[in-house]
Amino acid sequence: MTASTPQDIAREAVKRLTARKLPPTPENFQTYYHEVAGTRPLKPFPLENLRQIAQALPDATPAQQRFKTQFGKAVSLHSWEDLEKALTQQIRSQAPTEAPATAPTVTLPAQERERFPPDLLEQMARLVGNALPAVGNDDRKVVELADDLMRYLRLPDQHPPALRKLMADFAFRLSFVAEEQAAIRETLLKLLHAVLDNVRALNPEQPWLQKQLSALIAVAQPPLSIRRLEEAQSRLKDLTRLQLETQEQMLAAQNAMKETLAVFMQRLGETAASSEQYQQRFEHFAHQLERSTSLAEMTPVLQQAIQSARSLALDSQRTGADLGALRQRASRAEAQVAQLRDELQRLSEQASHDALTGALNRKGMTDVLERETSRAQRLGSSLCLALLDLDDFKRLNDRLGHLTGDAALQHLATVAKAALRPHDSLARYGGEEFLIILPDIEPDEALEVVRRVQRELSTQLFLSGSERVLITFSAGVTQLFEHETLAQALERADQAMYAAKRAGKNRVLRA
Ligand SMILES: Nc1nc2c(ncn2[C@@H]2O[C@H](COP(=O)(O)OP(=O)(O)OP(=O)(O)O)[C@@H](O)[C@H]2O)c(=O)[nH]1
Repeated sequence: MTASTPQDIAREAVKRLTARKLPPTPENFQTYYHEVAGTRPLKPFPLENLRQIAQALPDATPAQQRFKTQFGKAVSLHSWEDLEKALTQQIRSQAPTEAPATAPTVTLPAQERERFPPDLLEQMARLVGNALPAVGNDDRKVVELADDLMRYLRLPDQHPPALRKLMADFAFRLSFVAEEQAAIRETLLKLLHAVLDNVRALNPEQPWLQKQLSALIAVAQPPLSIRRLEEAQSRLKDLTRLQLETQEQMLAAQNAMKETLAVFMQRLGETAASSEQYQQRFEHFAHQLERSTSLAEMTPVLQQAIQSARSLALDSQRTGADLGALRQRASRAEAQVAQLRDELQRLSEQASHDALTGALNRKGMTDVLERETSRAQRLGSSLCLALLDLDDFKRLNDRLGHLTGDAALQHLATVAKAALRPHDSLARYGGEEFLIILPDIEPDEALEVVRRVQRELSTQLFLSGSERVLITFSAGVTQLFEHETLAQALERADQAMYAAKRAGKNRVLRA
């Protein structure tokens, strides 16, 4: 494929640089750019020499001063075009015989030049400054070009060709850096997935870990947003905390098990050794008995044998008791490990999400509320809250049973989550009460979002066996005002929700 547009040429040049393992310095890039484009590289601008000439120019008369300024400006902008213009004008103005009667002046007065509105220039300078953090500070060149451009935009007077060149240089470099940043983000995300997949594959027998990892993988999906990343971060923190909390106890239980096994083995070894001793002793008695010829000879041997048999019986009774105790200890340790595993699973589910509905639990809700309130304050954006309470839920429980009631709560959470915007959060506030946290939204729009949830619930009916059950809720929506506490806003939402109940239920009111 032949590169035709400047972007294609630039991309191909970068590929060649990478293939030849060369650092992406401006010089290297320029060389390969020309190689791809089939053009000749420009000669470097002799800045120092021209600067010396500019300094040496006389400035005794106003005309000389004007020429000197114009020349100096052209040099600092590396503009051959401007230099050419300055020189030809100067020569013309100094050759009265050749110059027309109305020879143009060297520079036009500022008010006659093409001028940009100063507020537009300031906006452009801000735009450039604001774009920089998005591409990071890794590329020194783009920062330098941005500084040059911003400085130039803030000068009292601008020259269109110079401005065009500064903007083109900056835009070109910026596109290059932005592309690289996007590639870095994508690669980091792939890396994160690879790490998570790996941990999952290495721990197939840890259901709680599998569940947490799956949730993490689901969160870490493009398009990335800061909220998704924060959620992933908070889940990872939960995971680490849980592991640390339970790992110690788990290790203690496993060590107890190991010790028990060691003692068990030792006792078995001892039993084997003592039975060998008894066996030898009995063989010895048998020989003696074979050799004895009279009852008198046999009697002491038999007495010894009986004595040994008694000790053997006692020993094995004790060993049996010991082994029984050890067995009990082992099964106690085993039960403890199993219990810890269950506990881990339970804790893991309760970390920041409600186990029944998958909505945020109180802890998760507090974290999100903290994050969103400080973000709203920082950005001066509007944050709304909606408190939902299911209607006649007691009757549903009484009629269809508590388990069906649980399933209805799950249904509500699923439908609500799907109907909300990606950055809204659903939390289980109490038994059959939910809180929706709606960032960056005005109250009227928030009201509409909650009504959308209401509409979705009325179309996606809950199925109890073959019965289609309509679940409704009453809700109060409010905005969190500056300088008020969360509790105050929640109280207002609560009152609006009760007003909705009093007004006949299945409605959303604004506080
Ligand atoms: N199945 C189930 N029921 C729950 C759960 N949490 C709370 N409830 C029930 O929700 C019902 C709430 O009843 P009430 O406060 O009287 O409200 P309601 O029947 O919805 O009446 P209104 O709010 O006036 O519409 C109670 O019966 C609770 O037992 C839960 O996790 N599962």
